[in-house]
Amino acid sequence: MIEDGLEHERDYVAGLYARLDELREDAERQLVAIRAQGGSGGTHQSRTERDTFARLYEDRIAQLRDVNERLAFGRIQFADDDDDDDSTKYIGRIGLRDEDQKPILLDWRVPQASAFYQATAATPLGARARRHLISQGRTVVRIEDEVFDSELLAEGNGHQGEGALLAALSAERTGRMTDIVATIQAEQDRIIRSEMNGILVVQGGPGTGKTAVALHRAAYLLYSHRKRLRGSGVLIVGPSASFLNYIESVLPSLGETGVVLASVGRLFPDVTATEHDVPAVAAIKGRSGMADLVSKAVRSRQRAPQHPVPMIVNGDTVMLDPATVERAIAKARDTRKPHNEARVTFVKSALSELARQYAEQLRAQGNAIDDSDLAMLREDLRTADDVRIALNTAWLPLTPQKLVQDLFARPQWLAELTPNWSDDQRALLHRERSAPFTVEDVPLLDEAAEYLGEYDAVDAARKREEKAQHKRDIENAEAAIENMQVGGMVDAASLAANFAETAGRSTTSERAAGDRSWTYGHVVVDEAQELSPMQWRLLLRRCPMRSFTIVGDIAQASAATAAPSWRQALRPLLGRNPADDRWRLEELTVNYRTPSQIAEAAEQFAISHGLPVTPSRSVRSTPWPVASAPDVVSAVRQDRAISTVGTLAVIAPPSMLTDVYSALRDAFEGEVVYGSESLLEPIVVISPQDAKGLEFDSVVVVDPTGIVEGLPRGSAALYVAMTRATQRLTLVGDLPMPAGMQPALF
Ligand SMILES: Nc1ncnc2c1ncn2[C@@H]1O[C@H](COP(=O)(O)OP(=O)(O)OP(=O)(O)O)[C@@H](O)[C@H]1O
Repeated sequence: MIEDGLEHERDYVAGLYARLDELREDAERQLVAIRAQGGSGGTHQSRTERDTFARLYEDRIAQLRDVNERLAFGRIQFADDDDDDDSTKYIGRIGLRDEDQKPILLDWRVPQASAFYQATAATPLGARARRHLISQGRTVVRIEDEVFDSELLAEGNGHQGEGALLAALSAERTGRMTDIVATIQAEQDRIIRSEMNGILVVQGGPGTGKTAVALHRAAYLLYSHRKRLRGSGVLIVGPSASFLNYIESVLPSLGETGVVLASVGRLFPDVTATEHDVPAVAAIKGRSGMADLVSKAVRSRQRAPQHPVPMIVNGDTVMLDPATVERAIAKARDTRKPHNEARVTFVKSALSELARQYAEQLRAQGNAIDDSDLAMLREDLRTADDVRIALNTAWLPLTPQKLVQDLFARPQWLAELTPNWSDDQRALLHRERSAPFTVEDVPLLDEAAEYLGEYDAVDAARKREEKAQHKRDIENAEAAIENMQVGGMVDAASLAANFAETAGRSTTSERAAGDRSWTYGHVVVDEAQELSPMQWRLLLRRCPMRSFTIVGDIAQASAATAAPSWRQALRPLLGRNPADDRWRLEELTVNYRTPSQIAEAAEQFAISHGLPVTPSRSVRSTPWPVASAPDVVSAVRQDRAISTVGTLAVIAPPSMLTDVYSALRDAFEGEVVYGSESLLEPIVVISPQDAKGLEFDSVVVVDPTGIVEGLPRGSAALYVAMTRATQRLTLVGDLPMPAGMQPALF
């Protein structure tokens, strides 16, 4: 009943904590008991089972400890029952049952909990009222009620848990994103719970919660499809390492750790690319035509000599005829295997033919050679240096790294492969072999790996063995569940993951991150508007089932290769068959980050520059109009005179960053950091590109005109910079507006 007050909730929540403690103590006792069976006795199988269950209890204890804060944050009352206890459900970070196995707290992800997030007065979904519980430590300090009564269909702006939401949004920022599980809004919840299959695109303006929704969706899917995803994993792709640092604690706070977080520069194992190419180069490397170029490059490494090649074998000269090589190449290509794997066929076929030819030659010299000698001759040929060199020249085993390095370092070769390109285009790609790989090279490496296949037979065998081991782990896990009679407590895939960890083997996520042929159960892509066709091709290979959550904002796109619409961006993901052209688009329209006065100024600027803005409505405003200042040091002083609490970002054109940093370092010693490596310092100096996806209490934008004119898609870059603030924005310099338009700022 809604008249139940604060006292009632305090008691109820205290009861939940008591149960939580009890369950934890139980698990601790079980752990002690399992360890007591310890020693090295029993069969290997029973020891592994024991260790695995000990681990399960340890994980359970850790999980129960982790939810100490905000264990329960909501309550929903359904109208259909006769006011008995069952009509009231409490919602929390995990589910709890009492001793009689009656649910006393629902995990936020179970279907019944969705009414807590989605019910409104207009569509109450069978609910009568919703209550938010706001706690400090273990104590409920405030409650907030909403009644879904048609007579109370008052105005209000439709946000649920307004007080709790506003408190969360106004809290100072720490440089780390936090979870929003207690205040997820209805439009967000629908997206979070949307079905897993297929391609879901979430478009929304800055601050509309796209990142938050994407991460909560990952947690939701891992919970609801644990069986499928635990073995295959979920990949979350973000624009940069600093962005991933910013979001990395959200999923663990929701109890999920089995995901792979990767920036686009780290999607190829063993390569860490952080630098971007200049826009003109990035534009070429991102085009889907690069896939053909890489494929042609690989094929061009399979070539017959122009003239017969003399080779010394056992003191005899054997001629390698171009036609022999051509036939061996054709046979190898017929296998349709990648280059390095097809090479086995090439070598075998060339050696067989050469052995026959050599036998003929020896016979002609009067030697008695019969078919049983052929194997020996083949071996003589195989070990002869000249033969090895000649066959390698015709079909060299290659790593993706070497192929890509050579392609850019050998202008002559690139020219042969690109007869229709201009010299200028080719010149853009030229670089030294030793130059580090860029973010834009990563999809090229991956494409090359696709055509080349495994370079290292040992590596390939290791991967095969890991896959077989994984299968055995699952079978063992199924047997263990049966033996220990714990069906329902844990699924086989989770237990298998624990087996692997207990035995010191890598976990699903570690194996997935290190294996480019791994296919994930689901892929989440953030800031997806920036991706090039080549990057999309790579991501499709990571999830051929095409189960994707793609979030971004076309208006914020600043990469040279970014597409002007989602339909165009997704082309590489969609099949050729029009029936495959299926993807769902959802829009988010409420800005949770930027106060209205800043959002309006930014939107007005963006629209006047022709950006395809998705209009959004800010949840709140702050008392500070967009300010201006004559220089960066006074801008920061001015802002800090208002408040020094929280984080402040100074966003400047890349060419000015070092000067801006030195000026600020002199004025605010010990408080300023350069770049987005550490977002935890009070003042951070960064470029608009690095600010993507991040947020700060205050933002100072230096030289807006310089950003617009000096960067490719500069107006999008300035739009991003202006929309990073949760409280205050100061501009150092004028906002460039088209002729005849005035900025509506102050
Ligand atoms: N329902 C919510 N409850 C509390 N905070 C929320 C909610 N939704 C979003 N937020 C907060 O709003 C801010 C903006 O969210 P987020 O970074 O996910 O937006 P975005 O759409 O990804 O923005 P951008 O496109 O600018 O990167 C974050 O601080 C996030 O925690």
